[in-house]
Amino acid sequence: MGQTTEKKFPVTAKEYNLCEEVGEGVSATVYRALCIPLNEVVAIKVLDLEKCNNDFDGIRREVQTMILIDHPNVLRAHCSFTTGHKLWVVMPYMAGGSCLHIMKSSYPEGFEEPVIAILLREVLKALVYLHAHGHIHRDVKAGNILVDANGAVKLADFGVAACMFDTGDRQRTRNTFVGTPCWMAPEVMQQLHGYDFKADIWSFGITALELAHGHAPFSKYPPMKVLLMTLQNAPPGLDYERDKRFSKSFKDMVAACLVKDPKKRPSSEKLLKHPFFKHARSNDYLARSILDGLSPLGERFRMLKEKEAHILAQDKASYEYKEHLSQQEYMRGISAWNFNLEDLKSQAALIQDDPISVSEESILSEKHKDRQENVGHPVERVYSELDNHSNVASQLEVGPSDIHDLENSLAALPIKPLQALKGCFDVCEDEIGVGSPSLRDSVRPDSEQESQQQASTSVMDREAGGDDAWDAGQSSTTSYSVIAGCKKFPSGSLLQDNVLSPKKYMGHRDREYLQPKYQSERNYSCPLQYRQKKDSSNSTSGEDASEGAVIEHRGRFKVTSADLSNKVPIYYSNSMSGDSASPIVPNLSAASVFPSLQCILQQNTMLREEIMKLIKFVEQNSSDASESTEGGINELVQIPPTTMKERELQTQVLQMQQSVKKNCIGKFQMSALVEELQRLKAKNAQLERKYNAMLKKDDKIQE
Ligand SMILES: Nc1ncnc2c1ncn2[C@@H]1O[C@H](COP(=O)(O)OP(=O)(O)OP(=O)(O)O)[C@@H](O)[C@H]1O
Repeated sequence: MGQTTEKKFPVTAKEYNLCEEVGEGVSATVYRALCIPLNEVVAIKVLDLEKCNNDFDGIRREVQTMILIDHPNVLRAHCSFTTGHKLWVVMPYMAGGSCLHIMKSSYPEGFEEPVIAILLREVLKALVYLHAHGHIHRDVKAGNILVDANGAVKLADFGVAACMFDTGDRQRTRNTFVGTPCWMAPEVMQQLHGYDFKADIWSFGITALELAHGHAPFSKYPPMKVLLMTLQNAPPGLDYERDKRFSKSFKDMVAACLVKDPKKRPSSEKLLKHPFFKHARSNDYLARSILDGLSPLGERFRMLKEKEAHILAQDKASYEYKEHLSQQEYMRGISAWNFNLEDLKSQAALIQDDPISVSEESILSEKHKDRQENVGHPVERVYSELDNHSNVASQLEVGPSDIHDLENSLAALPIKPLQALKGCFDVCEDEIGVGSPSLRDSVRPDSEQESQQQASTSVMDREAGGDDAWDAGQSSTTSYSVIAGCKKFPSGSLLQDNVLSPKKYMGHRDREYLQPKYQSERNYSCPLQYRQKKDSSNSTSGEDASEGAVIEHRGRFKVTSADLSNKVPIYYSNSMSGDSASPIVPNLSAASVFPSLQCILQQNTMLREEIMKLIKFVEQNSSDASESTEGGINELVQIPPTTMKERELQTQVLQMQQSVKKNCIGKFQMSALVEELQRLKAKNAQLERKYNAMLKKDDKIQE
């Protein structure tokens, strides 16, 4: 099974002829090239080291992994070398391109089942190999499945692959947050107990849906939404009714992968024995069925780029506006990588009343209608989906009218109003997760999904029927005894742990083509802890708040529970059906609630101060510092320092403070009295003793 590369590929640029561009990623451009001395067509991935955020170590690990791996279904590198500030990685040329490319150009609604079966079988073989050698790929998706002219399939892109053995004896679970949200396993999102090889099985299941429908589930939603939906909703899958063109066996295989509890997902080895793969055809069939009639890869790539450029030029203004909204959503997504799960759950609970979410819920309950919305020309779809993305983004956060309102109200500011507002945000450091818990602890039972998962698994097991290998019970872990004996491969991410590749989190696969142009703008290294979102679900005005219930309205500004949630423990019901916005007040003593209330007040005060500062700033800079402005400012200044809600809270705090104080005073006084009593008792006893002694003396004298 080993891939023999006896040929010696030269390591100088002059021995290669670079031809056309055939691919573009976040960090690299890929060219078709000719290796002159060997007269062999190759692909060369050119990475600009100056644009790689100095993550040379990550790049070195990626390239080393690519060179060391040796499996026909894993794309390996022939060699690599630097030329100027560019790193060249020489690889076999995969003339068909990625499955994503192929779908975009010819199969916008996904492939037929026999094609999918071949593709998935080959990818699974790659995963069996990688897992057995201690690697988690962490980025399994159609865009990383490459096909060559003969129909050979290879899993590519080790930009985010991780080696479980990099850290020696450190436990075999990871705590870093990489991957692409739509393909990302819930346990990777949760960042609670780390994750293991099973994360790839989830991504594999999502990839199966992507190949079946032409896009991954939730691909039209922004990253934050994808996170919430993945964590909160039932796992996506193939619908037994709707996806009639697919076999039961395929549906069961997908259901086996998309189980929220990683323990219940089969290992790659076990999955390969699933009946679905039993009758998968040969790779020739793949070449005949999907590559026939396709134009050369370079041409397809160029056409796609040209169309995108054309659309961009036509709709630049609107695109920039959408991009602006999407960037905000992206920032929010990034900020959420450090999320507090309680916060996330409370947000998810609030989202249910968002009309979009409601429809999503029904979509999900009917199991995945979503693909039907995404037909049409691939490139048009890119932009219609961008449209969707932006619409959703706008509904999730600041709606267009609100942005304009803000713009208008802060028009006198010398800097962009939204940037000015960002000055109000707290920026915090990334938390780097170290010290993974052991594999035994790496899975968290998900009771919510459990019965459903078990049902689907048992259905699958039943269908497996006489297939002993598949029936023989699913081992929850990849064979570690095998791993232990394997050589250790250095590998890792091009990204720092816990820092995401901007492209990976765009929340839309198609945007990878546009990404490099906007990359620098998206390089947010710090999450924003302060988030501003609108409320539709709970506000009577019908405005939206997907992130937090509005606690208070102050002019255009709102203080939401989400704004406070990072610092103040607020407890929400996680129920999707109940009164999601009503806080569950835990049984806490007044004294323990007191600091939280103080914190809320403090934050409210800070927010008010920021608003006042901004208003004053506008006042100072306004050329028309006339009566009207002054009047406005004065009016605002005259606003009583606290609103009803805040006053109420303040009163409660004061009362609690007083009662706590009283209690303390009472306790203090009581103990002082006890002390005094004891002191007096002692004195009394002493006097008594003296008195008795004197009495005795008197008696003696009298005698
Ligand atoms: N060996 C190859 N043969 C043909 N096309 C390739 C090859 N390697 C990569 N490509 C094309 O180039 C694109 C980008 O390559 P690659 O994914 O390696 O870059 P990247 O910068 O690591 O991407 P990512 O955005 O996934 O991090 C791929 O999606 C694929 O379409």
